[in-house]
Amino acid sequence: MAAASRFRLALVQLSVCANKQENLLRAARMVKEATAGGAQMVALPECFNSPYGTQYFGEYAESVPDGPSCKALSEMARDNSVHLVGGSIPERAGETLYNTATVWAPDGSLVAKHRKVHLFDIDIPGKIRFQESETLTAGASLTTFSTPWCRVGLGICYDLRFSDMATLYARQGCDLLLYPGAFNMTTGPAHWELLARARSVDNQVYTALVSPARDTTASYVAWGHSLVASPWGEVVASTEADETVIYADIDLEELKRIRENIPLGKQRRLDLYDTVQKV
Ligand SMILES: O=C(O)CCC(=O)C(=O)O
Repeated sequence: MAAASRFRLALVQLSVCANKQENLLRAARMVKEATAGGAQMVALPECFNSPYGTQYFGEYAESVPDGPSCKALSEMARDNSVHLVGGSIPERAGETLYNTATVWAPDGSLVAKHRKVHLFDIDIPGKIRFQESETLTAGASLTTFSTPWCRVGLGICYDLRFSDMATLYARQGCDLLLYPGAFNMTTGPAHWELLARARSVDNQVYTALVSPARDTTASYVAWGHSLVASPWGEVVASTEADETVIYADIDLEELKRIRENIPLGKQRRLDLYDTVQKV
């Protein structure tokens, strides 16, 4: 049977607090709501089980996939019979900490695991300084996974800024790029939507960004504005800063049409340049 050419993606813009158990329960409620809204694939945000900040990663870190948050994610996928991109969580592997996303099949089995490969180290004087590398280690490989509808390329937040990674994913056959992320009040308004639309239009793919809801009392204030950009570069689903679920119908026929109309894939001058995956 040919794969269906459409599926419904839901992004859960979750309110995240300091209580891990509460975050897990809230996520479970929202995944249920998203599935009831017709979603076949649901995604949670970056650091969905803990506040975002280098001071929190060690305290909230867990083993992947043996820790309680992965157990909860596996149950959410199975209970709702849904493909679940479990946002990211701080992962502990021995002495090393990573920012790690997991993907779960509708039977609750682990499909993929991505350790953020580009750590968020920036310094904009007077605005924001953040150094993930003070506590985290970068992942060492890129991550794609297959679904009944299409191949998906996975990144976490700052990974979105690296166009080579997105282009590699597209060349590996991904039709959807998915980034749990948490931009902030400086870089969010400037770059969040622009980057999603750029990744989409450059690579003729859908790009989905899923943020935590904004908490103005948190030490790191997330921009929110979860969104989906189409292969035409349009925003087809979006929201503002509060907790909510947004939905987008991912239309792979439309994507194919766009690639036929503007055949970038065939016109690339790979005799002049190339983008290769090393690991
Ligand atoms: O790239 C940015 O502006 C924000 C990145 C970020 O917040 C992150 O990687 O967690």
